[in-house]
Amino acid sequence: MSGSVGGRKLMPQQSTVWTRRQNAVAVRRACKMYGPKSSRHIVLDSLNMTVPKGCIYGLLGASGCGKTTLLSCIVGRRRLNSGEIWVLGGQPGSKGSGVPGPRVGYMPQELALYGEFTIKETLKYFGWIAGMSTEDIETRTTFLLDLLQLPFPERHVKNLSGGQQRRVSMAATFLHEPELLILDEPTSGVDPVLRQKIWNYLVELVASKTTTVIITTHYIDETKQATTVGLMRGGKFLAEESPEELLRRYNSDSLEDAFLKLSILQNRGKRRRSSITSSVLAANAASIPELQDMPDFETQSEISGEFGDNMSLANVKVGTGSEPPSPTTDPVPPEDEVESSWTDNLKVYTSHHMKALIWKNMLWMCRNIGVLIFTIAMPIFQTTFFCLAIGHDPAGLKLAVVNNERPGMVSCEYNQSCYTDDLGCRYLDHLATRKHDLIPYDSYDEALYALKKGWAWGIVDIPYNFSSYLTERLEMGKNADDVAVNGSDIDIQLDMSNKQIAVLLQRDFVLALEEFAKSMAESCNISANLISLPVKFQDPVYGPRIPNFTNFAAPGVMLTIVFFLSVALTSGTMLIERNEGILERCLVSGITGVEILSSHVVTQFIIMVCQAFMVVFFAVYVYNVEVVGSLFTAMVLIILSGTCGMTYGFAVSCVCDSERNAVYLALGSFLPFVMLCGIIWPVEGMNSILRTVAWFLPLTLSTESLRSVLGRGWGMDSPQVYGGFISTGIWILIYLLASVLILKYKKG
Ligand SMILES: Nc1ncnc2c1ncn2[C@@H]1O[C@H](COP(=O)(O)OP(=O)(O)OP(=O)(O)O)[C@@H](O)[C@H]1O
Repeated sequence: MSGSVGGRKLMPQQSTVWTRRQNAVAVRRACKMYGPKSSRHIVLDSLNMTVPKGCIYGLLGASGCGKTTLLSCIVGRRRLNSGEIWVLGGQPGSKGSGVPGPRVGYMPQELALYGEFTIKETLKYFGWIAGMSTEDIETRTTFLLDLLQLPFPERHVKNLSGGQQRRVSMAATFLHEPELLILDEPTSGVDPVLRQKIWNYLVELVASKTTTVIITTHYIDETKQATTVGLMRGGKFLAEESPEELLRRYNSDSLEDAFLKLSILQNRGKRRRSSITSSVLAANAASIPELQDMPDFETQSEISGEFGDNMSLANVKVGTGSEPPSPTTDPVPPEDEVESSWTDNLKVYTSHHMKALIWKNMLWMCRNIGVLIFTIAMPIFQTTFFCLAIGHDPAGLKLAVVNNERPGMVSCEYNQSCYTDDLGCRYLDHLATRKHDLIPYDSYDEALYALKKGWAWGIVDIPYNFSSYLTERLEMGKNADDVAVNGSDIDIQLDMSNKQIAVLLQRDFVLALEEFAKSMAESCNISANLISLPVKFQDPVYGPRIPNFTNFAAPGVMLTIVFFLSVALTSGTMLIERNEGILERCLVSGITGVEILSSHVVTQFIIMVCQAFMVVFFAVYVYNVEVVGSLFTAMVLIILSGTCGMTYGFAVSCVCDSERNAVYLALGSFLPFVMLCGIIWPVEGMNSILRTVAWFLPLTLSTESLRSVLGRGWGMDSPQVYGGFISTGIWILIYLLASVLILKYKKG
């Protein structure tokens, strides 16, 4: 059919959905921009591209012109701002399209390989992902090693040269013989002889008409063997034609020369939306001698896809006028009807994907000895540091003693009888058992000077005639005069700037006094109760008589160690995978985000369980952290918390684009977690607003829960215990959901 629109003559064409589906790749009116609205960078500008099945399509263009962007849109890793892409019969990501999946082999520009793996292991991994049997992988490996002149299969990828590494990447793409090969600069760094060999192989592949190759390269002339080349510039194709036709039409002896001429024309010419070739040629033919020689440029073929699906440019006749035909604006066609049952939706996992992923994760761990040591040693170090450094009573504190009863003496032989004149020494003796360092001073002023200088934490001032006044006070009782009462007081003055030390000294002064009183009562044959404080602390229901900060903080610290080690390990592993382009490559090959997450869940979970065991073993059996309740319940809670850390690590790696950002985010959340989750200070002591927030944080309820299990011996029937389990479970779901959603929608 032909027609006329606005005076322009339209040529017959077969621009149908059907033809789009027949092509290996069809791109229509593709627009892709980067950056914010204020400074948009247009990379693809209404670009059309048609790659018929069974051809080699050479995608050429200057560095930064958008080749990689176009390819990553074709493989479904980036989204167009507008326009359509059809790959192997469907739009990327839809059922019936080849992408993502093993029908497409994608070799990204980055290496996207694990340096720690050998060539053989690398190919095994990608072969398993594609669903190949191990025998088939071995057969193909032998063939590809020979074709690509790769060294021994046992060589580690990181020890290969740059060119060899790229060839391993190429072998991984060729391995499963996909229908569509998309190769982003596969031959860079490859010597000319081998380059020729690779091209010969590609020609051989497409000869069967079952394989299609799209290849980008900077070596323009190597694409002479391509069936079609697309010359890309300014977000469009300058031409999309067979190399022979381009050379002929532009009277060039090299493609580079043809490209140069086209570029000059584009620069000079009026840029029309379509058919830049013909219109620009018409305007500039006179000024470019070679172009004048071209006999029939009015009837030159149009840039392909502009008009639909007519791939052979030479076959597309332009109308009589210089105006190009207006492009058709087909509506977006419906997806292919692909039969699927409801059970297909439940098939989130593919067994060969999971096998490959878990094997790869384990192998990666074993090969990264540093990470392995970190993984094993960190929980032990951290538990050891905590148990040895935190919560123990400060010892050897210096106390300035002014013993006016026995000047200059802090330790003296004293009489054990009831009536004696050295009770001051007797009190000091009890004080000395608290392991403090008693330093004698001659006068109060000297002791005060020492206290002000920081040479002592407190002054113990025993008055003259302390013993006689104290005896009088005890004997006279309510009849004792003020002189006796005041004269029997030991004056204590403390440096209270350090709360922990001050509270400890206050406690020790009182404990020493209680012991002193008890021994006095025994000596004087009176009831000890008579001279003790009229407040009695009975045996505590939970916990020891003298509580220990280590026991208080240990549950939260154990959870924090396991939680944050999981965050670090998981986010680190995920980001390494993502930043080296491996994740991208895996996603294109059909592995889903859920599978990647799950494979990491399995491997990281095994590691995390080992870490949890080590933390508990060292805390409980080596450093004697008190455990009253069920160790099993405690272990389950710690493992659950580690799982929560893993899922948080996934979310961090999904949100952050670089390891540095992930470190900032993980570190940035570490301190708030430690401060707000009641790990080092009771939640009850927080600011009331923060306290409310704290209950919703991942480690608060679990810390309380673990404390109740370890310190009180409570079980799962207690709301305080199961509350921790429920809260951690909810956080795991939140982080998992967030990770999956981010992975799904954050394609750029
Ligand atoms: N994620 C991104 N955000 C912003 N700009 C980007 C992004 N990715 C690519 N670009 C820009 O888009 C343009 C096209 O990049 P692209 O990588 O597609 O070029 P290319 O033709 O493949 O280059 P080369 O041949 O050097 O690989 C470049 O100017 C690049 O800076």
